[in-house]
Amino acid sequence: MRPLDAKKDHYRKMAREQGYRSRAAYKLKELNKAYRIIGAGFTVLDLGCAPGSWMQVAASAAGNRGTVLGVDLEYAEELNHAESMRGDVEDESLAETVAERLGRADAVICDLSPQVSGNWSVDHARQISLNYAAARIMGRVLAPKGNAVFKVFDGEYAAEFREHMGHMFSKTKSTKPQASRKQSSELYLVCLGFRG
Ligand SMILES: C[S@@+](CC[C@H](N)C(=O)[O-])C[C@H]1O[C@@H](n2cnc3c(N)ncnc32)[C@H](O)[C@@H]1O
Repeated sequence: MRPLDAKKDHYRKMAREQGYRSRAAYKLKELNKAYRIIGAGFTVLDLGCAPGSWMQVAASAAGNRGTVLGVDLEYAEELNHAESMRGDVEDESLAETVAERLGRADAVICDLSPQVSGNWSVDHARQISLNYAAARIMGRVLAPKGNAVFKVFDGEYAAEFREHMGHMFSKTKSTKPQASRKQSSELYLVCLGFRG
């Protein structure tokens, strides 16, 4: 078995054994351990939440006093302290619906991916465009000093997106968790201390 396959299987297998809905759980676990994006008692908005492994990790990090709202085009099963709703981040009315349902969020986590076409330039541009839509929703609900994390398909528009977010936060950092496949060009942009 090639090392890449071994790594892929390792996280898949662990997710199955530990009851996570997908291997993506380990990316958020790692990011949260390193950057404390979500703390106990946090209200969390999860954009692009299905099937819901980030919801599981966020609900566990936020604990009994916390709450998570997941939004996705697809259905994501709810769990204790984590609700979900169907919604399109590009629908301009979504920010208001989320704000009414959630109030202020202490953290926004965003793992949006478009249906990939296989043409990287197209997929990259589409993913960054989803991120700008998500950032607009974030701007409506995130509390001052709140945190965020965005998946970013790396490419020509990534630096511009990072700069856009950099104006809104005290600190931003691009990072690639161990659980992210080496051959994938995804990065995670961690944003700490929303200026409000
Ligand atoms: C990589 S998956 C998210 C995995 C999730 N973080 C987890 O741990 O289970 C990306 C998600 O983005 C969602 N998505 C793509 N475009 C969207 C849009 N316009 N509005 C809402 N969700 C969208 C997809 O339906 C998909 O479920």
